[in-house]
Amino acid sequence: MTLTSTPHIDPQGVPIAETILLPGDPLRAQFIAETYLEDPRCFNRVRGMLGYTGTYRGRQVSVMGTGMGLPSIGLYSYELIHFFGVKNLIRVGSCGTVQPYIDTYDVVIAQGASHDSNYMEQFGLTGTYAPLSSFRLLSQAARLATERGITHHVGNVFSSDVFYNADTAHNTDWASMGILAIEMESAALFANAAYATGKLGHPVEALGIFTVSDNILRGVRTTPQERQTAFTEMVEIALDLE
Ligand SMILES: O=P(O)(O)O[C@H]1O[C@H](CO)[C@@H](O)[C@H]1O
Ligand SMILES: O=c1cc[nH]c(=O)[nH]1
Repeated sequence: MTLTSTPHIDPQGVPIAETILLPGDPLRAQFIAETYLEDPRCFNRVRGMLGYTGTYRGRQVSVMGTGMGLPSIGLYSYELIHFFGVKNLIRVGSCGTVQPYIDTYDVVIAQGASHDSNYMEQFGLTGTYAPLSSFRLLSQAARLATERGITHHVGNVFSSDVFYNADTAHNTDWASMGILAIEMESAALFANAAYATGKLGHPVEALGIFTVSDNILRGVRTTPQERQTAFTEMVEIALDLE
């Protein structure tokens, strides 16, 4: 079902592309649109969750902030997929690494997203669902990162409901299971894509590409300005996915 507006997205006639980049930060979305897209047009300002559509190398592409946390990306990605016909959703996020061999500014590409969220309960599954990214997008992203000499790591990320966790063992417990980094959205995005693929009868594909903003073990952290405008390698990979 195509809608002209939803409670959270009001494009006012501006198209939304089948492929969309999804940073958590709406100002990172604005930066990406203004830096990389030709003729960017704003398609959403509702709640300040800025979204733009433009052209990148002759192809229509959109970019929109998702806010922070699984519920927030859950509702935006649902509306984009089910009401605006979006088919490829690529999160371009920041993350905190929990591995000693990963540095700030390294790129992490999520093969899967473990989580500590109630988000999956809605699907009524008996057992535990493992949210995975699209192998088609994942394999291209890994190849592009290799070709460009970008230090990158492919594997499992952890999508957490909690940024400031009272349980101080939480991060190290997940690190011991090989989790590369912690962020707060990908598991919901991947699950929504899988659910939509079954429901709509055509592929809806999702990927998460991250720049490491924090080394949680070492207490190293980048600035808000860097998170908004300096994490460009992941964006350039995302824009070149076909
Ligand atoms: O920089 P973004 O894309 O928002 O991603 C990360 O940063 C936020 C926390 O600071 C969370 O949304 C987390 O997933
Ligand atoms: O430590 C961090 C850094 C970015 N995003 C997170 O969710 N955690």
